[in-house]
Amino acid sequence: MDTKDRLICALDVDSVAKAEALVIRLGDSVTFYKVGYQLVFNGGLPFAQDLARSGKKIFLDMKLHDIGNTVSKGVEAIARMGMTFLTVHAFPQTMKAAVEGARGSDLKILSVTVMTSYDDADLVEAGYRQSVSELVSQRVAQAMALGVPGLILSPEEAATTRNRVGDTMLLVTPGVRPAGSDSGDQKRIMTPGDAIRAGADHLVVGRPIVAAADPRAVAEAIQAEIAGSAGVPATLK
Ligand SMILES: O=c1ccn([C@@H]2O[C@H](COP(=O)(O)O)[C@@H](O)[C@H]2O)c(=O)[nH]1
Repeated sequence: MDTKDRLICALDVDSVAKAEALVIRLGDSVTFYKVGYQLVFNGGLPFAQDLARSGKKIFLDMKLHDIGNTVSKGVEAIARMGMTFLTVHAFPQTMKAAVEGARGSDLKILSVTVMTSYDDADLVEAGYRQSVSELVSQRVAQAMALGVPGLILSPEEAATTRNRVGDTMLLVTPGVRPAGSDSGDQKRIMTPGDAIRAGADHLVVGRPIVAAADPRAVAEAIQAEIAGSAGVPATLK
């Protein structure tokens, strides 16, 4: 993998014009973008496809969750759009259908284990009896058994999960914050360097870049931190 592709910038802006301006400003400092609800529901899907055609990699963060037939038909359509990653929630029926829908295409499905804005208390409130680490662990096992290529999890679960899955699955971690930056609504966070050393393949970073006075400088600093941390085991940090 090209080291630059390890940073995925979340294009969380409310118009295509703002997204275009940000992509121009970031230039070659960012090669991989995540497009989610905010941009897609502001007319951003054709823009994401154009960006993919221009050579950038695109992670379409739709977090699909529906009956199996609907998920597999939706994924079949998305698989023709030139995207690199697509998220679904880590429920067995949903994951099975998504893997089926993506079969034969280059689209990689990522299963969202437990949102990085949740802690144990949020799971209790939602009716779960497991802790975050227990639920992530259960969902990792189910995703693996169903042949899902990758996982969304927080950097806090990356080391344990990497030990478990080896190189068989992609680990993609939101909940990444450069030292000193605001965590916002994220509850399970690490710095870019620590997340890479914990075993993450790709880091998703939105607001620290998007809301910065100089987004390119922040992206370049994160890229440097990633490059400096790759290959260094967590025990040596
Ligand atoms: O568990 C999850 C799954 C997805 N996300 C998405 O990642 C970015 C993070 O943005 P920040 O501004 O860096 O917090 C955002 O688009 C989320 O929808 C996540 O945070 N956690």
